[in-house]
Amino acid sequence: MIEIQNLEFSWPKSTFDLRIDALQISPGEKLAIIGPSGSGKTTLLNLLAGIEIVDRGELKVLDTELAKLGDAQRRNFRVSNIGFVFQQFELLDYLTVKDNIALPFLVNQNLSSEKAHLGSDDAIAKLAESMGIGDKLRRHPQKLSQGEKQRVAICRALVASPKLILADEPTGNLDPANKHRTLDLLFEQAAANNQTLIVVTHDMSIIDGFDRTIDFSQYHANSAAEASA
Ligand SMILES: Nc1ncnc2c1ncn2[C@@H]1O[C@H](COP(=O)(O)OP(=O)(O)OP(=O)(O)O)[C@@H](O)[C@H]1O
Repeated sequence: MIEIQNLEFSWPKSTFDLRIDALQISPGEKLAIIGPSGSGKTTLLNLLAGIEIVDRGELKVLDTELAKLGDAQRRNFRVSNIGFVFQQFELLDYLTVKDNIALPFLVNQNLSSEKAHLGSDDAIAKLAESMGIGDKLRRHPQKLSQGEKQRVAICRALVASPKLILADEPTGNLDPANKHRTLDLLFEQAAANNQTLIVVTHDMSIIDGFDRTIDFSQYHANSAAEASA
């Protein structure tokens, strides 16, 4: 599913330098990424989503080398195959909660024909209900709490049943009940659809549920190291 060899990436005008010699992530794997603040966890998610491009080395997602795609192809690849829960949610305030959740269908015509049943009003209402925000569908994001916004962002990432789910601190703003509800939903959906799930977290209480944990301190501060299984 994901294959990384000799990856190098640095941000412009920054001394930060991410190097990963080798990392494979299997289809259907549930992977937790932990590590100190600033060690590059979000940067890796951005690279996996094709939002940023490696400087050197190979990064293949679903057998596709993202650096070889043009900007528009990479964007199409992302909206067709990847659900991303951003750390800052990235919800659109001018859209209702329902339309924020339905966004993948609004921006990708292919999804509307291939997976139309998932984008129906009923399917969106059911998904929102399962995350405890079924009564918020007509609201706009600025009227929601942080935890509610986070759950909208999770619904949006899951709605089109993507092959790869990338989630950056998806439980960071949630109370214990909603934290467990969210993890249950992520794990249930991933298992039912054989989705690969990669979650960045600082919450050590949730990592037992994952197949594998990678500690990013090994990649920190220009160090090159093998990922350990
Ligand atoms: N857009 C950017 N431009 C320049 N530097 C950036 C950018 N985004 C992140 N960085 C730098 O890259 C390094 C890694 O950041 P990143 O957000 O990947 O870390 P992280 O491990 O996810 O941290 P946290 O746990 O705090 O979210 C940091 O030094 C950060 O300042």
